[in-house]
Amino acid sequence: MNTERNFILNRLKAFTYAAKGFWILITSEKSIIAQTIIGVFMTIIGFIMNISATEWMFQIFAIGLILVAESLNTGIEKLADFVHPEFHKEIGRIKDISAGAAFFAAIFAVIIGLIIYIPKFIL
Ligand SMILES: Nc1ncnc2c1ncn2[C@@H]1O[C@H](COP(=O)(O)OP(=O)(O)OP(=O)(O)O)[C@@H](O)[C@H]1O
Repeated sequence: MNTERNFILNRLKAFTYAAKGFWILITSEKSIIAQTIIGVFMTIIGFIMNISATEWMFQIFAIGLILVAESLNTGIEKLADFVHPEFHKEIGRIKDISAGAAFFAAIFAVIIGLIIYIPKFIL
């Protein structure tokens, strides 16, 4: 019973730490704020263009994918700066790879966006 209670308490604590991280990201990280603004903009476009339920699912998924990748990239950048604040070739490579993950997400989000909106503007 006690271990069960500890398990629930630990999960609750982990949830509050994660919520704290979420708050830090959306209030102080410029890249996340910028991506959030783009996400809100695309949501407004979605309403204007009256996209279908399936298109909404893909669009929300794409926005989420970008925000998740960008958040993890930010975390890795912070960790790299903390463990090695000075310039180092390997730190540069690690940061580039981490940014590459966000770039991957962006490529697929753009593809999803083109599939949704090109037919609406051309047809
Ligand atoms: N300590 C370092 N050593 C070597 N190269 C670095 C270092 N810090 C940054 N770089 C290079 O500069 C690039 C940008 O790094 P930075 O940490 O400024 O990322 P950013 O995406 O511009 O971050 P921000 O979110 O702060 O705008 C890295 O991808 C890397 O190529």
